[in-house]
Amino acid sequence: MRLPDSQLAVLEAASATDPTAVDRLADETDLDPAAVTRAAFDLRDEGLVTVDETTDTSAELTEEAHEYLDDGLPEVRLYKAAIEAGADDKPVSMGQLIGASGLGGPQVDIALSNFARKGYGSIDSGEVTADPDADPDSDPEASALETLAAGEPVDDTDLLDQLERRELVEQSERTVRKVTLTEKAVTALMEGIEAAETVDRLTPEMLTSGDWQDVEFAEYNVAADAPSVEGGRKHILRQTADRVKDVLVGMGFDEMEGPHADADFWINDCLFMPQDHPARTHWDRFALDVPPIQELPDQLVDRVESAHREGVGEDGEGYHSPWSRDFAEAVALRGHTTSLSMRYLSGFAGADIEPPQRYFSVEKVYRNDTLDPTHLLEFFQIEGWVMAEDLSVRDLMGTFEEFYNQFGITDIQFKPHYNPYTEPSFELFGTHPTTGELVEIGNSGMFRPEVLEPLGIECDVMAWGLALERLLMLMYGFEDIRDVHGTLCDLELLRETEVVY
Ligand SMILES: N[C@@H](Cc1ccccc1)C(=O)O
Repeated sequence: MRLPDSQLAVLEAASATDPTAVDRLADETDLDPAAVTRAAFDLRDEGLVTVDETTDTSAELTEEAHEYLDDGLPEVRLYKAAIEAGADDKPVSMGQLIGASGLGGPQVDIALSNFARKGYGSIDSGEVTADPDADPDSDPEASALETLAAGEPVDDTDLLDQLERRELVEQSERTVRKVTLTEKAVTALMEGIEAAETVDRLTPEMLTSGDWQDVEFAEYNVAADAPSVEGGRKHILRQTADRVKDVLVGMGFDEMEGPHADADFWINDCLFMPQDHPARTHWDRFALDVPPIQELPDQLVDRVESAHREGVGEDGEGYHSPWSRDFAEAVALRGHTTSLSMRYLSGFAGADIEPPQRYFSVEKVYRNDTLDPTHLLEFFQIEGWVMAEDLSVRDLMGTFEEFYNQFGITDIQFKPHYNPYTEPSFELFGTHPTTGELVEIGNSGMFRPEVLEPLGIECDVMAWGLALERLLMLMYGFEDIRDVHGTLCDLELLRETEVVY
């Protein structure tokens, strides 16, 4: 039998009776653990070894734990000070004990909460009583820290979890593989195995000398463990945004661009949002203390004002409520990217607007919402509109079905909704892949005459705003949007999530 030399080395180091861990084989063969793993898998495929896999949890002490190993756990120090001050007899003031124990900073709170939790005594209106029967010398947390510091394992998982919650240990899991020779290997070793030198890299020298013709190349094993590379990479949200753009460009859309901070005119007035609408108060809107945007197209401003006051068409109604140009010129962070749609549909953005037209944007919007698992103060909106003759709700639904299908989402539901600027209007929902809950993913509709007439548009326009983060939740099963972005995001999750293409 002939085997690549690394495989032969592993065979010779392994045993038929004692499963040997990859790390030990690596020590004995002078190969790196990844090479041993690779060789072990190849040998397994030949029936020469078996490979057992187990997961091993290891616990590392944190810096804080090392401090406590030197000084004692804060609650133990507090208990000792309490006994010394006679708190096992009658209550002693907390201030006095803290001074005597030498505890300071965050350690005071840590001491107090763990003191009570462990039953070392009680704390009542600033006075500490110590339980005379408590025994801090056999504190299980302190002994576990000492065991770990001595390099010994701690088997009590509840205790380890508790120490992890206290941020005194960090637990990590790794796969341990153990290799055992099969009978076939034992026989082969007795009969003698020849080492075949294999190379895992083709070099320019081999090419010029012609040696490449005589060497044996190692086979690729894409399933072998490899060190993980933690370089910079594009955020998954950006990657998904890019993909959304590709899909929409593929569906024949052009991209819109425009300001994040804009005149209320584009954000609201053009959309037939009355100036006294609740969404336009300071509660919902991030107003900016900057000079107003006065460069608004005057004719359009007049027509928008008249639509608000008197409505459009013969029996238009309008709001008959106050309308002021100053308010229209005031600047705020856009709460939706429909401001861009208005800039484009009015021709103000300079694009050609002869029907038919299709436009989209994937841009950030800002809302004064309350943070929760599905709401952020800023998020990305997938805005879009189609302008053409004789559009219907079926065109709208068909567009969404085609769009979401490309992301593997095939169960979109529509619910009737109300927007001041569209009629009819529909909210879109999708099913969360793990919780099964319905998640709102967007809002859409056909623009009303009160929006289109002032813009001078005579055909139909269907439009929508979809939430990129919600699309991400449906694609990857995230349950809390704050895991994905913001200051509390989960870096591990972001590194490990494979982007679906
Ligand atoms: N602006 C709406 C989305 C939308 C855009 C265009 C038409 C209808 C709805 C929102 O933010 O929810």
